[in-house]
Amino acid sequence: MIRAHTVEQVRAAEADLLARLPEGTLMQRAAHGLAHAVVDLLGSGAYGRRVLLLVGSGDNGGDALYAGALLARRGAQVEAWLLSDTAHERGVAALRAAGGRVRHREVTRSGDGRRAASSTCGYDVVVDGIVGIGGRPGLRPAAAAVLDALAGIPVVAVDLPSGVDADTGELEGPHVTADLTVTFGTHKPCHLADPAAAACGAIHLVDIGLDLPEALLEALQPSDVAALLPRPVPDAHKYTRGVVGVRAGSATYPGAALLSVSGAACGLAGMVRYDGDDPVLDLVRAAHPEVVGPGRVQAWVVGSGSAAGAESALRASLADAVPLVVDADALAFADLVAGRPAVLTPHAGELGQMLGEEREVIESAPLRFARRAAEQYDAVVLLKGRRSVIARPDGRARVTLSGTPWLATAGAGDVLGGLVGALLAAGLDPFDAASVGSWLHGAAGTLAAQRGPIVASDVAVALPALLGSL
Ligand SMILES: NC(=O)C1=CN([C@@H]2O[C@H](COP(=O)(O)OP(=O)(O)OC[C@H]3O[C@@H](n4cnc5c(N)ncnc54)[C@H](O)[C@@H]3O)[C@@H](O)[C@H]2O)[C@@H](O)CC1
Ligand SMILES: Nc1ncnc2c1ncn2[C@@H]1O[C@H](COP(=O)(O)OP(=O)(O)O)[C@@H](O)[C@H]1O
Ligand SMILES: [K+]
Repeated sequence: MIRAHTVEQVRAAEADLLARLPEGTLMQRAAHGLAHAVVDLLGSGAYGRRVLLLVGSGDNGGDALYAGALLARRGAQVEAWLLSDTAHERGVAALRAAGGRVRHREVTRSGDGRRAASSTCGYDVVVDGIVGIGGRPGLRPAAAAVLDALAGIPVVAVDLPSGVDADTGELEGPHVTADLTVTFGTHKPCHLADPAAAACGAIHLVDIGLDLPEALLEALQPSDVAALLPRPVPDAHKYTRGVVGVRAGSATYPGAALLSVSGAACGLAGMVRYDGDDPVLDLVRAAHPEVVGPGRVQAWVVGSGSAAGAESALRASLADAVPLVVDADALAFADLVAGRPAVLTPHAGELGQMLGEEREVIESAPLRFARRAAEQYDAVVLLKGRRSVIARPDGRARVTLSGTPWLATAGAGDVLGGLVGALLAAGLDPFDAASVGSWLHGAAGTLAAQRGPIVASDVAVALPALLGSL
């Protein structure tokens, strides 16, 4: 499991450790990890390579300066630009002692940033030590101008890309866009949640020995998914494995029924039932001969392509006291679900309608709005997107790290709904079902896309092979 801790949690854990260790120990651990990561990124060692450090006033700059000193001792040509009036003094001294060059704020003052950068091009890597967890979101104009002028050079962010909001993953004004982010002690929410996560590039975690409390935000890893996957016990029969019922699709959108059933029929539940118009059931049976008609189920999947039938389908499903997945057209009636074990699966546009916000507003703060909706609707919310967020009413959340932009294809969400329903029917609680289903869906999309562009049904087809690999 990847766990992300808030700045407050990290500060508390650091304080605890700082009190027990000789001064500077944590920063030395961070700087060593950072220097190693920079060498890895450079590929052929540090010797003769040109490294530019962008240094702010705090300890984030200190990490960059000490790492720069280590790189200079390995033969790199290291130059530090101090972007603030003050900088970590011992870090500056260490870099100088190792043969690095230090340039002061004047050369990079607003307006001069571009000139300074163009006069010193040829860097192999830029190390962003402007701000870390102590920073306010956004960058000063001078820093933003320097970054603009350095565009095209690989950037390694120290702890986080400067300018992003560490705790929320939100952006407010300019920020660094990194190729690699080297973080310390634990992940922070900005490393997992978009839009900030998209600015992190690859993420490398350096252990500095922090003893951390429980995290409110996590991301499943393949081993976590494998551990949570329902598997048939030796004496299983189809009913003990769980029956998933699908109320999706309509005469207008028969394809949604097929796709939703294809996700439900991933093999993780014992049986799939379809409840809908006869012509649609015939289509479903032609593609999935194992699917049976309505009857008792352990979970319902409702709403994908249900059109005008969404409300009655949802009410009928609520009449059974079983968990449910509420998708697409049924989301307009999601307040009927409050307090029931349920997973709501909106994309940003649908969540915007549920919360009275524009799609763009939701996309600017997916973690915040997924949590808000989970609390308001008293259900697990799976907000779909590049980095889907799964939130519980109590604020705990997970982010899905699997997936590919090829999944942005019509009907992919229908497959996901069916898949999450199968996991609910098999006995997973809504939070696990939603996060495991979302992870599997993303990974199946990635697997399918290895052969070329995909359509939604390809995701369902890839599921058994993916599950086999787990
Ligand atoms: N505390 C510790 O023991 C450790 C801290 N470490 C590093 O220390 C960092 C945190 O250091 P600090 O608490 O000194 O804080 P930062 O270095 O993140 O930045 C705070 C400083 O930047 C200024 N600032 C805030 N927002 C700004 C903005 N938008 N633009 C320009 N300047 C801005 C503030 O005036 C403040 O002086 C971590 O991110 C990590 O890199 C690591 O060395 C590991 C150990
Ligand atoms: N850029 C992206 N990168 C990764 N996954 C994406 C991206 N865009 C969409 N997805 C995923 O594709 C699926 C799209 O579902 P949805 O928006 O409901 O489409 P539809 O309604 O057509 O089925 C979701 O699982 C979502 O997480
Ligand atoms: K930084």
